[in-house]
Parts: sequence; structure tokens; C-alpha cells
Amino acid sequence: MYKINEIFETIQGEASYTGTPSIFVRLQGCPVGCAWCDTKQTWEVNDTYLVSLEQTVEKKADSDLWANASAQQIFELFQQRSYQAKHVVITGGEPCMYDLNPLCDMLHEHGYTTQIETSGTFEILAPEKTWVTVSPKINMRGGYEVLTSAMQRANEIKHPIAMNKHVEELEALFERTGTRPALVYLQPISQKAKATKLAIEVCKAKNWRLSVQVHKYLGIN
Ligand SMILES: C[S@@+](CC[C@H](N)C(=O)[O-])C[C@H]1O[C@@H](n2cnc3c(N)ncnc32)[C@H](O)[C@@H]1O
Ligand SMILES: Nc1nc2[nH]cc(C(=O)O)c2c(=O)[nH]1
Ligand code: SF4
Ligand SMILES: [Mg+2]
Repeated sequence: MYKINEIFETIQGEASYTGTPSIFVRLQGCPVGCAWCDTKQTWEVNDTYLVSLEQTVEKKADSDLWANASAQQIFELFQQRSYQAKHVVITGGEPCMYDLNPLCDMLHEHGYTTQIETSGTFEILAPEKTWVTVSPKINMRGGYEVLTSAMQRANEIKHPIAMNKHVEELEALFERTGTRPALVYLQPISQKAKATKLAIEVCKAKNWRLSVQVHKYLGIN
């Protein structure tokens, strides 16, 4: 069973798949605690907020209501909702708290491509063909070995930044883990003008890429 915070269809707004029609499956629970996290409603798994699956999909506003669902029930929901997108983004919360193999395998069998958004603080349990976006949470829980294997597995790195310190931390992480990912995205934290300016400058200097959370500029989910 997966704990579902919400399921909705939209346009992927971040990194390589930006612009791709996507079904988002947002899982409940994250112990990492990033101060600037934009999905704090997913942090706690509180039994008093357990509801039916129908009540968690297509929420009008962020909430910490969640529901249990199997891989099969998630797929059936896609059909009930007549979703057209063929790309599924599994995010959270921290999706790698769950074994994502059953969900991704089932989606692949039905012709979907899959992507996971993870902090690299838990072992990644997903098929080889799943696109893995690692947004490494430096100095957070999980430990060095887990983070190193996440960095090695990553198809792209997406790093939220607001200060030069965040860029230095990312460079230090590449050194420490012996990884040099080909696709590195800097994502300005909360669309702040200063953070965006910094990200643009650093991307130019290092030949990295900019990811600007397009959905937030558009006012969509
Ligand atoms: C909400 S997280 C969920 C997945 C996973 N826990 C993770 O951190 O990758 C999805 C993405 O949003 C990024 N993010 C969260 N809050 C943000 C903010 N205020 N500004 C920019 N990016 C943010 C995260 O770093 C991550 O890349
Ligand atoms: N449109 C859209 N794109 C996204 N890319 C990553 C998201 C996330 O919250 O993980 C996200 C999201 O919440 N909405
Ligand atoms: S790891 Fe992801 S979901 Fe968890 S607090 Fe950090 S940004 Fe938010
Ligand atoms: Mg988001």
C-alpha cells in the first residue's frame, strides 16, 4: 500500500521533463525537514487524517489528508479520471520511503514512462528505466552511502538554491561522492528574484541548467 497525499494531471514544471503532460502521484511522509520545503503538508503521516482515496485526489488546496492505495488502485484511478498523460511523476513527501518497484513496473506494463523526485536520503527502490531526479539534501538524514548511491543512480540532479553557499555545498558533494552528473539543474528557491539571478549566473559560469518551477509562474498545480 502507498500513502497518497494527492494525484493530479498537469504539466511537469521542473528540470528535463519540463513541459511534459504528467500525472503526479504525491506520497505522504517525509522526515527530512528542509526549511524552505514547498510541500510541508506531506511531512506527517497522521492517522487522524486518513481518508478515502477519492478525498485525496485533485485537492483544491494543500492539505495533510492522505489515503491508502495499491498500485492497481492508483492505475484504476487514472482510468476513472480519464487522464491522458503517459508520463507519471512520483513525488512527495519522500517517495523513496516506499518500494516503488511494484508501482513503476505496473505503470510500465501499461505503457507509461515513470519519473521519481527524491532527496537521496533513502535507498532508491525502482526499476532501471525509471527516470530518477535527485535533489540531494546535504547534511540531512540518510547518511553518506545512501546519498552516494543515489548520486550514482541519478539521471539528473536538481538543486534548489538561494545563496552561494548552496552551490558550494553541491560542488563539495560531487567531490565527496566522486560523481559528476551530466545534467545539473539549479532551481531558485521560491521564485525569489535574488535566487533566480544567482542561479542564472552560476548556470552560465558552470554550464549547468536552470529549472524555474514553470507551474508556479503559471499558477497551476
Ligand atoms: C517537494 S520535493 C518532493 C520530492 C523529494 N522529497 C525531494 O526533495 O526531491 C520536489 C522538489 O521540489 C524542490 N523544492 C521544494 N521546495 C522548494 C522551493 N521552495 N523552491 C524550489 N524548489 C523546491 C525539492 O528540492 C525537490 O526537487
Ligand atoms: N507542475 C508541477 N511540476 C512539478 N515538478 C515537481 C513537482 C513536485 O512537487 O515534486 C511538481 C509539482 O508539484 N507540479
Ligand atoms: S526532502 Fe523534499 S519533501 Fe522532504 S522536506 Fe525536503 S523538499 Fe520537502
Ligand atoms: Mg511541487
